[in-house]
Amino acid sequence: MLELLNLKDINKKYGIKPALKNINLNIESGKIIGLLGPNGSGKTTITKIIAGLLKPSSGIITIDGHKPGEITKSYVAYLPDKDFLDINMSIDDTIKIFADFYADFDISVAYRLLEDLQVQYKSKIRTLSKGNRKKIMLILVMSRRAKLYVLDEPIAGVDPVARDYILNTIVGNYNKTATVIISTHLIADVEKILDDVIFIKDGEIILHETSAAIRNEKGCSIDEYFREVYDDGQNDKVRI
Ligand SMILES: Nc1ncnc2c1ncn2[C@@H]1O[C@H](COP(=O)(O)OP(=O)(O)OP(=O)(O)O)[C@@H](O)[C@H]1O
Repeated sequence: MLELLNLKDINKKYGIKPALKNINLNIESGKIIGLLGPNGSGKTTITKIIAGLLKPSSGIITIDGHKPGEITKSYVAYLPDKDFLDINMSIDDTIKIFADFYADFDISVAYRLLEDLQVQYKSKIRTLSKGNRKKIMLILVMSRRAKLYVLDEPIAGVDPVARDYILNTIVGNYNKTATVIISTHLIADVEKILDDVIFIKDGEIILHETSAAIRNEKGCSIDEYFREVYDDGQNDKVRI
């Protein structure tokens, strides 16, 4: 498989405080990958660097051979953990703006996904529940024919039914030659859809493995293994 994303010796400091320490990652096309870690471990910082919204303090990152910038933004679809919708706009207008802005936006996918939601297209964003806003944001991101989808906490703050809708939307709608990176601390909910997992702890990658290898070699679920690794209170790197 082709390498899509490469991070080499990436460090990020906020002031003097290190948030990412010597991150090295190679990620191929055609996978769903979980970036898993507790609050404050550095997940959002990595996703923002990949999305081109933050610059690393040092190190090199390339996505399909390009450094993050205008070119990569044309094929990296990013779902931030914060609400980015304009509450005064309608759903319909929001979709049209995305379609105008991104050349890879497939408006027919957006309307098909919207049908499942059973909301009025003319509804203003302000009238939607928190769960439906999160779904609309996901629809906007997943309607792009991107090479890389970077989803920061896509299922946080929504109920279990909405979580299932969101996970099904991700699995059912990403371009199968693309890669999806899902950053989350909600391991049990997402693990069933993950090909590979990355554990991040205190700004360091402590594990990058296939889900199958963890299940086969450790004889437990990803969630159970995550708890074992993160509950030990030690800084030892994990080896499998
Ligand atoms: N703008 C900022 N200024 C200073 N420190 C920051 C800033 N953003 C993040 N940090 C710190 O960097 C570290 C990593 O934060 P980050 O948000 O990347 O982690 P996270 O794993 O996404 O956590 P969460 O799930 O809580 O969002 C944390 O210690 C956090 O306090």
